[in-house]
Amino acid sequence: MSNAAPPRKTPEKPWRTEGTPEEPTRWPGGRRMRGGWWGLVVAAVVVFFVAYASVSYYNRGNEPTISYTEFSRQISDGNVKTIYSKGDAIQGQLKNPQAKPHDGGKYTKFKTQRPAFADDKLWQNLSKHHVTVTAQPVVQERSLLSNLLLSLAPLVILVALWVFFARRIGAGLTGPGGMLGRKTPPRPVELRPGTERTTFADVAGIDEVKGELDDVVDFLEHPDAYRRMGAKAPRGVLLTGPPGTGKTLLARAVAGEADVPFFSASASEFIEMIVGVGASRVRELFAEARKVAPSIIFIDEIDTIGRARGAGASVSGHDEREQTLNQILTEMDGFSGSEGVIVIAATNRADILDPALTRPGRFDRVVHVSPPDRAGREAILRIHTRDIPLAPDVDLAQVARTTPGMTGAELANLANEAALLAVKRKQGRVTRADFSEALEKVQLGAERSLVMPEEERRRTAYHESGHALLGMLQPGADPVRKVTIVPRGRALGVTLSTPESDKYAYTEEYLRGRVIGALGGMAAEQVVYKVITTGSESDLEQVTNIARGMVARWGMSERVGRLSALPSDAQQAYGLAAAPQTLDVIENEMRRIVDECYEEACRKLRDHRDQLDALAEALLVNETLDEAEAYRIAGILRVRKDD
Ligand SMILES: Nc1ncnc2c1ncn2[C@@H]1O[C@H](COP(=O)(O)OP(=O)(O)OP(=O)(O)O)[C@@H](O)[C@H]1O
Ligand SMILES: [Zn+2]
Repeated sequence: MSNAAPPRKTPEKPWRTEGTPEEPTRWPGGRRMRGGWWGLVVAAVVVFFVAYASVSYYNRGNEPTISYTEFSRQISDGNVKTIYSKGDAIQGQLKNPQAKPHDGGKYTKFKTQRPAFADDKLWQNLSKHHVTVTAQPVVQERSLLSNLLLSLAPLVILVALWVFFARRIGAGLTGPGGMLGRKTPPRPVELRPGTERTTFADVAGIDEVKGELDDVVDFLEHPDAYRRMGAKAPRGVLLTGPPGTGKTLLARAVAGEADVPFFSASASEFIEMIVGVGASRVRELFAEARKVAPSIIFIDEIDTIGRARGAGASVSGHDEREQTLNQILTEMDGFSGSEGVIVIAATNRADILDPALTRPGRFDRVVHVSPPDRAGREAILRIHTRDIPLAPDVDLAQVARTTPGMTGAELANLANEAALLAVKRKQGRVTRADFSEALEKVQLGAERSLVMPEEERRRTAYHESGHALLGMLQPGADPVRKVTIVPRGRALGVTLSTPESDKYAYTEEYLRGRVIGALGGMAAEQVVYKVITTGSESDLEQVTNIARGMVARWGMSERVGRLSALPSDAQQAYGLAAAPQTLDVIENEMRRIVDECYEEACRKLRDHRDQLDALAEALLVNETLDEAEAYRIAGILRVRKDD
């Protein structure tokens, strides 16, 4: 039950599924695969030993099987001395001169199987004849071999593990043909078959960013010209920006434009191993890139190793991170520039990066990549519908208008979802309806079938109507686009309101409106049922975030004043926080704002109770209301500014 703004989170990257050319080309995944083989071999050996040992233990095989009838007779004859039984299997020792003693003793071992249908009072029979019944195998001795194997097993495992890890380190430390076999050196992505070249034509909506990278391309194309002129070459470019804005794409496009080899690695891959491996992988990667220079090394998620030193480090991993980072910096410092290897790194957490990274001569060029504006979105949609047959009723400009805030990746996903729908419906072309349904799915989450008791449905209808009505009543609020009580994603219902056009700054009035709208669900439950439920959890999260921003970041509280009282992430990483008094004031102010907004929400819903009822009833009947229906039922005139 949320007053969903367009979800900003990137969906589970469906475009990076396994098997696409992108995934297997990532360095150094190849080695991980080989590591997997080693693990398999080790596991097989261990399993073999253990199995062999236990088989030889249980199947010593030197006791003859006798029939159960025979067994019963032997008991009655008083020949059975002890038995051990597990399930229906019985082993024991028999005083039986008929059977040739195997081990020269007076007794001979035997085994037998008790039929499931036997109801022969075995227990009474046994005790009558003074047979010792134990829970332990009668025969304790093991063969020498199994004894040996069993005691060796842990050792074998240890040695195998040691070899396994030593090989991994060795692979890094000893270069090609490391201590236990050969390994594949990192290979540039674009040299691999089946990978299409990416160029600037595949990137849209971020033209200024492309502009900033033009000279990088130029340098890669003519490194000699730069060397002759003694011009300083660019070394490292840091791309920052939210997930899905196309940073990876851009780096590939730079390589594609200049037609140079592209090496790609994710920083997290460097440090998931044990200490020392990351640094040697970095060294190796740079060595390979230099061999084929001019070339590009792309390091994704650089923040995982490049976060400010001493920053809330996990105890392990820390050294490794530092070593890996140092190695990258050393390699970059080591460039004479004319070598023509350019490092492009990407992060969506530029705020927590170690300042050492952005020092001159390293990632001295920082390029910010933002989500696209309306024209950009349209251009991106065009790129991603290049190979999709569109019906004439599809208007990409209109789609772009209704998707403010969405990133390139989300738009790519949208186009793909629309195409999937068309395929599912066996249409030859993708229609406008496919697009709006896909958008709904992307924005609201997939529908979930969930049978709700009538009472729950009714309460949900009021909850969502509360969000929607307050959204519609609030002047200047984002228009309500859709209200539904069909469960979607994790929510029982969703009210979607998106801005009419791209917004870059928010007024205090607007933010208050957002808080009031987000509290609308809870307020409606309060007004109608006089009780509140757990259904407002994510609403309250949203409310808290907005209120904290208003008070501590955007100077909208007189008492806190016009200063940013929130410690930045970097400060937090160093353990710095606002003074306790300040935190108290912030909390009190947040509380005041939220309480005021809640009062107002409840008051408005009481004043407009008939409209609230009308919306809830309509939702119970129709389940979903679109923008026009919602405004009509609430009797509110919607002044449209967009299309
Ligand atoms: N500006 C854009 N133009 C065209 N397609 C884009 C754009 N931005 C993103 N995309 C699409 O989204 C996909 C994912 O983008 P990409 O992986 O480059 O984003 P990113 O910023 O690197 O994200 P992350 O930070 O999650 O790694 C791209 O492969 C492309 O299909
Ligand atoms: Zn809600």
